Amino acid sequence: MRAVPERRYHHLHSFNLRMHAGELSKDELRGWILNRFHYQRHIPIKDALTLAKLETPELRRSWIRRIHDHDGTRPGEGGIERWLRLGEAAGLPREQLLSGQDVLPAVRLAVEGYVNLCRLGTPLEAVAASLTELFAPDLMRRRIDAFERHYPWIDQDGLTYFRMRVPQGARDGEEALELVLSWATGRADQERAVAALAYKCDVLWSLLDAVERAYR
Ligand SMILES: O=C(O)c1cc(C(=O)O)c2c(n1)C(=O)C(=O)c1cc(C(=O)O)[nH]c1-2
Repeated sequence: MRAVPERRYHHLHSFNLRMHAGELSKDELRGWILNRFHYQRHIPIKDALTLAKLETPELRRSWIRRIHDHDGTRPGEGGIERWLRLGEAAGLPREQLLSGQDVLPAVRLAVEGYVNLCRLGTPLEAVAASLTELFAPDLMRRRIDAFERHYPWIDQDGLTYFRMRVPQGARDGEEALELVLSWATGRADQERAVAALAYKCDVLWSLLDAVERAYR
């Protein structure tokens, strides 16, 4: 499960490498924030679809936390709100992000692919697909560092999304890994879990392909 993202996770994508090296223009960074918002706002939707497949109170109690992390428990809180503030810190009005009108076609399809995997797949596949999160915290730390160093025009407060996500992602990744290891005891299930994770890596990769092509 770790070998797949080691080779295919978007930390290797040229757009992320250029982001870390400080080579992105303002338009490229804004284009990324705007299109990634489309991904962010669908995370609680795919988590609700996943939640509906979990059969015990213990599992649902644990998974529902992910929805709260993104939606908050009252207006003005949660990851989606924090991403809107990241957009504002980069000069993107929240109305523009919320309207969704500038989202690239390939980004819509990539995100729909992930949502549909969770809608139509087994619980094992939905949970396994989230395991890119094992790799996300390191990437977030790298990104915070790059933003502070290379993109000082983005207000520091805008980075709160990433700072909060480091511990959340680490906890979510470990929790999902435990589930996958306990469920996928046979070869066929193990292969399905690996395939779901590879698919998810492709979703994130396609998103960056589209953004890089459109804004460079
Ligand atoms: O910025 C990133 O590189 C990145 C990657 C991922 C990921 O690996 O899917 C997630 C996030 N961010 C993220 O912020 C997030 O909330 C999240 C939830 C999930 C998931 O699949 O359940 N992945 C990710």
